[in-house]
Amino acid sequence: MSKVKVGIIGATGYVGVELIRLLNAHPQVELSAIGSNSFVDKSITEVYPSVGIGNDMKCMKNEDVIKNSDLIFTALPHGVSEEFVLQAVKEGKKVVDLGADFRLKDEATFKEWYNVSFIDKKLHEEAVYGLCEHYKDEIKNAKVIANPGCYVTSISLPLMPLLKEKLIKKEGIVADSKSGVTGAGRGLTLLSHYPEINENMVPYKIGNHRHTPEIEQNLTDAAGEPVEIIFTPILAPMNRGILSTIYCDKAEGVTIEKIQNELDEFYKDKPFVDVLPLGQVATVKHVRLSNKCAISVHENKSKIIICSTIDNMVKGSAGQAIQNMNLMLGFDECEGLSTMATAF
Ligand SMILES: NC(=O)C1=CN([C@@H]2O[C@H](COP(=O)(O)OP(=O)(O)OC[C@H]3O[C@@H](n4cnc5c(N)ncnc54)[C@H](OP(=O)(O)O)[C@@H]3O)[C@@H](O)[C@H]2O)C=CC1
Ligand SMILES: CC(=O)N[C@@H](CCC(=O)OP(=O)(O)O)C(=O)O
Repeated sequence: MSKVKVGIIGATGYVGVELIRLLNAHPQVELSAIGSNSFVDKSITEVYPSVGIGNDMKCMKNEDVIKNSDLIFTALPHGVSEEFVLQAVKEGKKVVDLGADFRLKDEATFKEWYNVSFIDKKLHEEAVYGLCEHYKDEIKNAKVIANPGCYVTSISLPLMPLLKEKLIKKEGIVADSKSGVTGAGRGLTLLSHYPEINENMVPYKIGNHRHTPEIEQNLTDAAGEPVEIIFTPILAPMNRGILSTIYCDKAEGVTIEKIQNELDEFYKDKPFVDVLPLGQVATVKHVRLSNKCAISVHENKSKIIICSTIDNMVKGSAGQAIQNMNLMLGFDECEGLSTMATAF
């Protein structure tokens, strides 16, 4: 059977190069085109020497990726993707957008947090939010997928089933999330400069991070009523990984065992979510280089404390995008994706 041609717009960023790594190992697709803004006509090994072996493709202009591919991943800064997505859809192609351009359904909220307006409102209505474990049926029929934010994935996966079943209170939820530095992309900033972040830990955008409305959109959808969250992101001195520690109140009469049972039940046939047995603790090493989210549940007095970990470059971006592609193209959901982490 001939392979599906897939292309990457923004292939030279961290997400783009992780997509190259993962797609290279996917048995049912062929990486047909990689696009760039600053490295047109340069070989990808000039940008990332590690990619060279067996895959020394040349970067083309981002706009040329569309005609050379059946399905396109856009891995661009916010506000830059929509024009490319529109063009791809006009040409009858499917798209998985890894930025935030299609994630928020309410235009006023998107404008408030990103200072960008929707170009094609209908396309925004049609775009499907690609949190695979919760919106699988819609994803299968989608033309455009909004791949979820990395912090958002780690916080939404444990909380959504619990809010849906009203096992935790919707008030007073707090999440503190530590991220590796690749989460900030390849561009250089003082915050990610080695002497600044090494042996350091830096909270940022306290009370005003742009993932807050996206998390609230998911939690509200699950609860069926408005839910708010206090969210604090923290930059941590590691390359990859996110650890979210989430604090919430048990609903009246609910025990930790009931909460554990609900998560066990909801995720029992979902290959990329591991709910650890009570007593174990989810760590970043549970998921490193895999497309998994590991969740552990704990309690302290009336509070439930959840540890949720993902690899931001895999389940938090490129891996989840490929999981979405697999569903859109009718492949096995796990095709080309690892459920096993590396121990170190
Ligand atoms: N890093 C992460 O963990 C995650 C990132 N994301 C999202 O994925 C997207 C890409 O992130 P990431 O790879 O980390 O970012 P990088 O900064 O590493 O890469 C950005 C990419 O976008 C291209 N680009 C930058 N500006 C423009 C422009 N004006 N026009 C066209 N192309 C442009 C760059 O091209 P060139 O190199 O050719 O200049 C590069 O390919 C972002 O929306 C990010 O928020 C989502 C989840 C997690
Ligand atoms: C550590 C770091 O800087 N992380 C990024 C979030 C990761 C990312 O790229 O955001 P999306 O998932 O929304 O695309 C940030 O705080 O903006």
